[in-house]
Amino acid sequence: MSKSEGAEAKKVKWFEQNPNESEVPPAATRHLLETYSGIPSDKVFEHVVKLRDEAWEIFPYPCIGQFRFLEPSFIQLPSEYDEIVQRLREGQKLLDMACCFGQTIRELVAGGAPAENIFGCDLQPGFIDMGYKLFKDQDRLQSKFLIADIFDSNSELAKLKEAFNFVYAGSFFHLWGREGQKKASKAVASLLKPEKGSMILGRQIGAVEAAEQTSATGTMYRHNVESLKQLWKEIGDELGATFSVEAKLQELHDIHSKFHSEDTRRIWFVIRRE
Ligand SMILES: C[S@@+](CC[C@H](N)C(=O)[O-])C[C@H]1O[C@@H](n2cnc3c(N)ncnc32)[C@H](O)[C@@H]1O
Repeated sequence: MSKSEGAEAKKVKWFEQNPNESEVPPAATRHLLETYSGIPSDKVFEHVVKLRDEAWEIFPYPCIGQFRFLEPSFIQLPSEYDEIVQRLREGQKLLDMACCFGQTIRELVAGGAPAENIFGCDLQPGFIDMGYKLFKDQDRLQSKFLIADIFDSNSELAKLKEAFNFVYAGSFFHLWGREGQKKASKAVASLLKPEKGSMILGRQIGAVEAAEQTSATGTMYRHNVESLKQLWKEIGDELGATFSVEAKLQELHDIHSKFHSEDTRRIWFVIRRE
């Protein structure tokens, strides 16, 4: 992006022009940046705004403009977090799909999970580089990062078929309409070990009434609990597997609520292979 294109791009409503230090970053991520990354408390805000502005030049996603890449990954999934850290310590493996800056990986490592059992994957190499800058850990983080498109069946990621016990997918499946989500979900499911206890978990934008929505940022299917269960029933039937789905809708009380309609929610999900 040129300088003038960049300035023009920042005029969209999903580029937060005046972030509020009391909201950015969220408390759990601030704690991570202070303790895991060692950033002094009075420098955290400045640090994340600088990184957000650099990331925006690579790809002006709403999640970048609105600082959503700083959202904690397990705040509504505390028991799954404990279970995953424990199982990673026993040698199991997790993929952070569409890791972007990779906050999920750092949350797990800060909690005692061995970094070498955690993989990150994203389409944009620039985000991964910025994750190192955000968390100041390039010289110590042992996790492996892959650059791949989930739809590319010849990628380095696709070679890791059935390799993972867990896939975390945060703000990922909602990048598409229902058909795109189904295709991406099936590709993610193929990366899971085909055994009981394998798990796909995460969060994304949902809604009280499930529906496909087209806006300036593209087409998005916003699930509720029932529609997500129905999708995974279809996926299971097509793959010859059974998945159980636990999901819940969370109201948006934070800074992002102003960008969404009344019935928009965040949907948190844990999908287990039976
Ligand atoms: C909204 S961000 C999610 C960030 C992070 N997972 C989180 O929970 O905050 C979406 C990410 O998906 C990645 N992405 C988009 N399309 C993709 C694809 N086809 N394959 C792999 N990653 C993709 C983008 O590069 C971006 O980093």
